[in-house]
Amino acid sequence: MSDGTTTGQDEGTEHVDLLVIGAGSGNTLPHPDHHERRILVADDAPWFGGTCLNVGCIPTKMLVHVADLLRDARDGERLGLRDVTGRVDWRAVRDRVFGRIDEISTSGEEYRRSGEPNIGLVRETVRFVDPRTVRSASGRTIEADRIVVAVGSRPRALPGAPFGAFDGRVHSTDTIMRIDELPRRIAIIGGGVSACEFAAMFSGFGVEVTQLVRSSLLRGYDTELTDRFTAVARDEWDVRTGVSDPEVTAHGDVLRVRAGDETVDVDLVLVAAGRVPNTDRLGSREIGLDHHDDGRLVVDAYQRVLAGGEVVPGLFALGDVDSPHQLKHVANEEARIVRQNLFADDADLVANTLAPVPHAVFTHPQIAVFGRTLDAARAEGLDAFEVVHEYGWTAWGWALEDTTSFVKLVVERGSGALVGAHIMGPDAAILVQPLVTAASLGHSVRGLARAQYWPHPAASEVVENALLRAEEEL
Ligand SMILES: Cc1cc2nc3c(=O)[nH]c(=O)nc-3n(C[C@H](O)[C@H](O)[C@H](O)COP(=O)(O)OP(=O)(O)OC[C@H]3O[C@@H](n4cnc5c(N)ncnc54)[C@H](O)[C@@H]3O)c2cc1C
Ligand SMILES: NC(=O)c1ccc[n+]([C@@H]2O[C@H](COP(=O)([O-])OP(=O)(O)OC[C@H]3O[C@@H](n4cnc5c(N)ncnc54)[C@H](O)[C@@H]3O)[C@@H](O)[C@H]2O)c1
Repeated sequence: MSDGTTTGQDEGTEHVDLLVIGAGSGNTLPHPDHHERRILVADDAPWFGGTCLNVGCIPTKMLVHVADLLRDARDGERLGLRDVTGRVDWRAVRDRVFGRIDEISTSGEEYRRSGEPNIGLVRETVRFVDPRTVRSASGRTIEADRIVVAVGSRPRALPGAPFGAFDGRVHSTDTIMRIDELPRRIAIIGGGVSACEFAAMFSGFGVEVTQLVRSSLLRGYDTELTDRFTAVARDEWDVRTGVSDPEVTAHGDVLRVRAGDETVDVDLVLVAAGRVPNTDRLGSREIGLDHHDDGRLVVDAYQRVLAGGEVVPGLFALGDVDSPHQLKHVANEEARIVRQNLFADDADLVANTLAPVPHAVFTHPQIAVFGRTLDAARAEGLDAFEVVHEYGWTAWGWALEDTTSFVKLVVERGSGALVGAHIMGPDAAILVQPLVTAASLGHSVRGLARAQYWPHPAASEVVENALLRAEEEL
């Protein structure tokens, strides 16, 4: 079989050893060890390689980097630079980003289609017939000894602002990055991670941004962090909180967004109101698999899918479709766990125990977080306290003339364990990592700062000082 399948006993049914549905992190599963297995990878996206590569982490951060350069240049005035101006050649920015990404995506698809003799590609939607069998949109029936569900999630649509409406002027995160011209004004609906990243990015490029938020920005984060972030954001763009049920209408070239008592006229609208798991497009409820209330599949610690609370033999899931963390590093770790468990005996199964899960928000300023807030830690009965160290109290903070950035640690008093870290400021995504290392390896904050050198006067001194403060409080 040219695509790695054999025809089964039932007329027209193809049989494989492994079917992977979803070619984001799912596409990392096939391994040289599997060279004797017949494998199919199914994916129905208009691009290849999943959300992160094509419409998620990678292009957003490539664009954010350029927007940050421009903002930093403007910010130079404050530090004594003069006549710093910046003009964005948006098409050049966009084409550099997607010139790289599209090439990687296209060559990835080509390799998956014909690069390995035992692996084939099904480039269409598949739905479950039963836990071992799927049917494709074109009518192919595929039966597999093992199936990995890696179908990810998609942008949540809002009824008052349908994607693609008004000649494509209402965008999702899937389409906004490929626009031909930067708008003069944009409304961004949502207050979560994506909405905040796009608001900071467009604002950095000089677009007038109005962010319409149902509750507050970055709800659920440490409240001091969200308060401080909201204050910095409001200095740069228009943030309107507590507004709901946005509705977009067109008036010639102008899009009018009404949300609660707020009205804003703009050129483009971006809806970034969360993501829904793709289980509905897979028919996983119809075959009795267990789902969380939000539509994610239920898995056990070995990434095996459950039905009626029991393991479904041969069925695994990974990534956004099952995880409470919609993060690429989590999807990739789950793929590593699935790869180890796919063909393992029960006695050799590996559990997914990696913790804590950090993430970074590539806004301006950057944010990086893991673990609990103080309130959450106390609500769990932990005797915890928090310490804050401002960037502005370190030499690097003086260099930046920083007045807003900080590191907050949440520490358990008895053990000295780091139960949370909440950072807002330049390079937060990097600064959080030594804290992740300490928490992952179970190191107490006791002695941690003084057990190593910290290069002076690097930004990392703010972490060193926060750790010293925590030690004093123990
Ligand atoms: C704008 C944005 C920015 C982001 N930035 C970050 C970031 O900075 N850091 C980070 O860690 N995470 C980030 N994320 C999240 C990250 O992209 C996701 O967590 C990750 O890509 C999920 O990978 P996955 O393999 O689970 O799913 P996906 O990569 O979405 O892959 C699933 C694939 O399955 C296909 N599929 C679905 N249903 C079917 C079906 N029935 N049949 C066939 N194929 C199907 C889909 O078309 C898709 O190609 C971002 C997301 C967005 C939207
Ligand atoms: N840097 C990163 O790691 C990064 C960046 C972008 C996205 N992501 C991942 O992608 C996921 C999705 O991001 P997101 O920002 O779309 O989701 P989110 O869950 O972070 O935020 C959703 C926002 O939409 C709002 N919302 C939901 N329903 C609404 C409605 N009916 N009307 C108005 N507002 C509504 C919510 O109030 C919230 O502000 C995140 O969970 C995150 O893990 C990660």
